[in-house]
Amino acid sequence: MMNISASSVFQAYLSMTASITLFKTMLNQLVPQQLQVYIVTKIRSYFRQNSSDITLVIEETDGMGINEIYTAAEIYLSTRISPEFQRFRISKRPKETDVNVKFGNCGKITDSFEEIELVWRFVHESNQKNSLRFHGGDGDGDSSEKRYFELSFKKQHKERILNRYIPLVLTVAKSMHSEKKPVKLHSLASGNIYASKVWESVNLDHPSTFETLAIEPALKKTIKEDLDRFIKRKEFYRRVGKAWKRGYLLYGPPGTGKSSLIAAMANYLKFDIYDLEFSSIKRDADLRRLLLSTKNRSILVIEDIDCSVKLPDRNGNHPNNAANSSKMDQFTLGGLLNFIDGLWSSCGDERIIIFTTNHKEKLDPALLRPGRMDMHIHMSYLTSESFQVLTTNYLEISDPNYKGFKEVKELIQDIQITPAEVAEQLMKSEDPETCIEGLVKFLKRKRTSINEELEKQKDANNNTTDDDTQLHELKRIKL
Ligand SMILES: Nc1ncnc2c1ncn2[C@@H]1O[C@H](COP(=O)(O)OP(=O)(O)OP(=O)(O)O)[C@@H](O)[C@H]1O
Ligand SMILES: [Mg+2]
Repeated sequence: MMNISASSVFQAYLSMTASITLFKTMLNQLVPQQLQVYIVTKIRSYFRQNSSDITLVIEETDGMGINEIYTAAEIYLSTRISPEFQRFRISKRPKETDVNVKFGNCGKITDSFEEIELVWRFVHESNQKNSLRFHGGDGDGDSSEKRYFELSFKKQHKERILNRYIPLVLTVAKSMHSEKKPVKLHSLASGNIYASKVWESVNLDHPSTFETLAIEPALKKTIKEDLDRFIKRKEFYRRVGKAWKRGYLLYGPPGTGKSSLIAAMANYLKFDIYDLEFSSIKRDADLRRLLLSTKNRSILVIEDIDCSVKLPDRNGNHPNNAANSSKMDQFTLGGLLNFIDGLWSSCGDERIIIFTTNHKEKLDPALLRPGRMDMHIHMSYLTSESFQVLTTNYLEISDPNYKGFKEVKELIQDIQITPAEVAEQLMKSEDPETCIEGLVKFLKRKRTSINEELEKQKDANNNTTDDDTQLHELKRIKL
């Protein structure tokens, strides 16, 4: 008796399927179209039934809507296209940044998972014309087209493929998709005649990244690691029963990079930003509606929390006109905090909330209490290390011994200067030497004006002490 091994049947099936295009051309010339479909289908099902392999068919739609596994397979397989392929499909959606490359008229794609051999094929059928087009995928817009992937492997691995490999394909595709998606900035706009606010979005084209951010290297590392840990810990948050959210409070003087850090975080995580402008929200109900319409994997930003609005306290007492306003209509700090900690966080995943302020000391203690904001980040004046980041970015000079740097670094240690002020000086000329000379002059002028101011105050108070706190305050004076 002839002994046919499983793998030889499988190989035969593969080569047969690969030859179908040629076979079809011959059929086209000799046999009516309906008979062609019948013959091809019979041959394919014969080989399927007689092998120890199994084939999963992943159709583009399930009759109701898009099949997520199909979309994921398209994205996932784009990473498996080998250099020998000669035909690709490329596409780009209006809101995407990169070109998508998908495999087109090629034989097959092989993949392996936990040492299981897998074969992927792309099939494109056009029912209306009663013809089959295998491996094509360059559709002509026919409404009755059918596209699907076939995934073949040994029968005994069925459970592992369904329970582990397919979820892997979905996960890989999800992360690749979010990498390609442009980061959006959502801000508030008037939605209708009653002036209720809605989110309006644009692509965030902010170039700030962790590389361009001039902050202490140790702080930068801590923030990045914190974000990485947060993203990885889905299971942890679930296990301990906490909502998967993280809060940051960024505080420090104007121009130290708080907004730049938010943009860097969004670009790093590929999270959208929702910029919640307090002053345009009147009632808790509006706030709740807006918060509920924010998406997962996003950063909710409330800038200048201390001065953007006169916040009533947690009991609803408004600082100026508590008597005049109805409690029901008021926007309250309690409403915001309760909602953020309660319902809002449990309605979504991977949420980050960031408050910024120039005056941490003015903030309501409710915002500062432990557990509310997970990390308080102090954005401070420029240091020697962070100055080096600015020169690399603005002047493309990373040599720490470049002419004039020593003097600049000494001056920076002596007075408090923001990255924004230095960045402005570094943009004044295209010639690096001129920029550094200008910066040295600027810093010296600033030091002189601080010293003069200090002298004046000493005279006025007839005070000869060199009190540290006073000096500290004076160093903040701008030119
Ligand atoms: N740490 C920094 N690294 C790199 N560039 C910076 C940094 N800080 C400020 N800048 C530059 O200064 C500009 C203003 O900075 P940014 O808006 O981030 O400051 P801020 O702390 O948010 O200020 P404010 O408190 O006024 O909102 C930025 O566009 C950037 O060019
Ligand atoms: Mg800012």
